[in-house]
Amino acid sequence: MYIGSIDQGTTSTRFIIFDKQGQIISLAQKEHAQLYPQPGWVEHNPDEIWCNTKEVIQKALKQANLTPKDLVAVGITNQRETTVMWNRYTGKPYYNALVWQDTRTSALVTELSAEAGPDRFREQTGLPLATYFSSLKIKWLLKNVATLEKDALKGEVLFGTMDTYLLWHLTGGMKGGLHLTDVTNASRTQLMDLRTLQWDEGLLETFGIPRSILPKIRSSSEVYATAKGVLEGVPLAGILGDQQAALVGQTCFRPGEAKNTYGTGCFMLLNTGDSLTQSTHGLVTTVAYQLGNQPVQYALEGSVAIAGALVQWLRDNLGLIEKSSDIETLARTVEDNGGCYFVPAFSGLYAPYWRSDARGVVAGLTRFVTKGHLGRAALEATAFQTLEILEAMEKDAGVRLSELRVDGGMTVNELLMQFQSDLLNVPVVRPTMIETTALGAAYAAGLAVGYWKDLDDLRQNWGIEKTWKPQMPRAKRNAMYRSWRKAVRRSFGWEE
Ligand SMILES: Nc1ncnc2c1ncn2[C@@H]1O[C@H](COP(=O)(O)OP(=O)(O)O)[C@@H](O)[C@H]1O
Ligand SMILES: O=P(O)(O)OC[C@H](O)CO
Repeated sequence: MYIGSIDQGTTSTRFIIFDKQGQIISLAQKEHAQLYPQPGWVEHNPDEIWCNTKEVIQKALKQANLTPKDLVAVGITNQRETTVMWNRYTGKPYYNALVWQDTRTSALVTELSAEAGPDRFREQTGLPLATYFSSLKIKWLLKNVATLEKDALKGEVLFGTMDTYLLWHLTGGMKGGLHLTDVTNASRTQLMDLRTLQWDEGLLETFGIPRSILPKIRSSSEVYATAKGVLEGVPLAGILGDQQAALVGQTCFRPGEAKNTYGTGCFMLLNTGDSLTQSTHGLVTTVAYQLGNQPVQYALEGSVAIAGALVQWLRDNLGLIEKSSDIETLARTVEDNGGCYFVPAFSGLYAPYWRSDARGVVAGLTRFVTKGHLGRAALEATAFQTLEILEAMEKDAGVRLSELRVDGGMTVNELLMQFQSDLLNVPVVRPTMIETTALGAAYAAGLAVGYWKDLDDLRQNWGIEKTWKPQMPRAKRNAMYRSWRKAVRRSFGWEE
């Protein structure tokens, strides 16, 4: 028997079937369209994502000659914050999903920050006011989509992040689909109180959000329901936001353990155990996971909006490369960045700056700079942003990381991994399994049904595939970091 995992990411949707050793038995993946109707707007079509989900489930099962009966449970993990609103009777979305990177709510950020600053909800939610989180996306949709607010007041509208939307469909949709989410996803809406783990009435009132549209909040690991349709009869037993899922997949269960996931964006999470640590250095506080009725575990998170997305942009918008993996070949055509620094503030800058007014900048251009230098600067941008996050994390948590566990699509890039280790001046460790996001959701589901006994059982599945050790002289590292920070300052204040 096996465990299945739906990984609904920003770029694509995967279904992965794992065995007890956490090895992949079968994997199917499909990309969905990225919609950019206006500068700064990013949308996904929820119907397309639901169709892709069904398709990858069927494909992965078929490839391995399996049926849903061979799965003891399925977990769901998802891009967080991305907001969908649909009609409970027709199942029809009122609008495309507003993706976490979307910046259309920046005027609302300014408006709400005017009264008491951007940190006015930090104590309850762990989050600053930013375009990133679901609260303002819901507010925007309610105000701007015809009939939505009216229908919401009539009790016809359901809100969900992608976990909720998929779970509702997987459990029957219009015919009694379950409307719930887990604590990790709820902690990214900016509507849940981190201490009570309940929707907060005061926040709902401030953002103007009716209670009736919100899902129930449950733990990350329990049997929520038995699936209908494509996964007929399989217990749906785990839900985790994708970055929390990667933390679980990397078996970072002890306080002080951290991972960094390099996908569309880049997200470092540090387990802080059952203590709720508020950041004073620009990170966010979030729920790490809650396994059944065990105490909730928290994390500090450094969120970077644009990492692999910059590689995609060079590919799709500039045509500089054909496929993402070509970026490494391009960057290796030169020895260094040629003095060029690329700050990808396409969605403003998230941690540790939280500047909605920042926009992308390439600094240090001269006639010497080639496309190779640009490619290199694009890769280095991810490593510099990670360095800033790590520094903030060490200050907030009062710890020194002795190594960094990495995962995600970009970690196949050897040049990036070496540069990352050079910049951080700590070893970078890539585990044997880099599909840690899907694995984390599989673990959550498998623990709920007793497929895995306990956390030690899971730890045994973790192993190191490769380690990169720092090689760069300190003076060079410091000089490059100085230039990066200068370039970052150049990106501020562009959007007025
Ligand atoms: N060899 C590579 N070098 C750098 N970036 C890469 C490489 N291969 C893929 N990527 C980037 O990794 C991202 C996909 O990683 P993934 O973990 O699947 O992301 P997500 O979960 O956000 O959809 C894309 O943004 C892509 O551009
Ligand atoms: O889908 P990913 O891997 O880009 O992750 C997106 C994050 O969950 C956004 O908060």
